[in-house]
Amino acid sequence: MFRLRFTTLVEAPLTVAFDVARGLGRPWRLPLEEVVSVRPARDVYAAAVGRGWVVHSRRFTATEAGTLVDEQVDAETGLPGVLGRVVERVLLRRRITRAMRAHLDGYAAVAARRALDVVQVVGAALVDGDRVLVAQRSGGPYDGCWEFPGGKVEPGEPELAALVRECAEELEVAVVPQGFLGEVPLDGVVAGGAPGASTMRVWWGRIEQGRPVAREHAQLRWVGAAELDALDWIPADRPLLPAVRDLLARL
Ligand SMILES: Nc1nc2c([nH]c(=O)n2[C@H]2C[C@H](O)[C@@H](COP(=O)(O)OP(=O)(O)OP(=O)(O)O)O2)c(=O)[nH]1
Repeated sequence: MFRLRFTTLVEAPLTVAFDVARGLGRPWRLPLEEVVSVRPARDVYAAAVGRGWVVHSRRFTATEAGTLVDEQVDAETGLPGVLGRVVERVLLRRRITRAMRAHLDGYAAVAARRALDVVQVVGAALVDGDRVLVAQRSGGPYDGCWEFPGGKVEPGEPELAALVRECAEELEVAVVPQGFLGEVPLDGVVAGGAPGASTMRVWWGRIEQGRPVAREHAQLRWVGAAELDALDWIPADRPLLPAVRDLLARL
């Protein structure tokens, strides 16, 4: 048995990185069967070849710079002794590595292009001491739900510029982003795109100037880690709460 690992950083949200990877398929002709697929976090494909087998697994992780795609190919020739080792070293390892490298460059470029067509949402977890600012939506499908201030990134706008702009528009404050907290898929339609195509990326930040005013929300609240769970959040936001709690405990 041998194992090969490849990592690629893709300038695309999780959902786009995942969907493009699946759309392109695998970089070799041998068809693999899907074993498990958890959009947009991971998938595993496998095939049996004579007495050997191959398993290809991918993990998609949100990072500050984009989606990190971590791929692993495990394979077993099923051939005995020296013959098995020669086939493994001379044929399979080299061929798979070459095919993967060629495939991953093209994949990263396609995903980055496709990302330009998907409207992204950016959210701010604004922190003061051991509390974070939460905002209650007013109107629309999530009326009354709590969320992170923020909104849609305009075409061509850098993500953090959108974060600063949205906080100025919605809260009348100047904020300074401090660090990336996480990314979650949004189920619904964002800006007329395909359902589930967009994600929200949340950064934590501090208010540099001004006191937050609810210009677009029903109300704003500063809450501590222990109060986060009890709020009626937009469901998509809940997976981000552990990261917010960790942050508040760290500061
Ligand atoms: N701001 C924000 N939006 C969220 C959160 N969670 C979540 O699912 N969303 C969704 C709701 C909306 O479909 C989308 C954000 O759109 P928005 O309407 O707030 O964006 P915007 O400020 O640019 O709005 P608009 O002026 O274009 O109406 O993301 C969250 O925590 N904060």
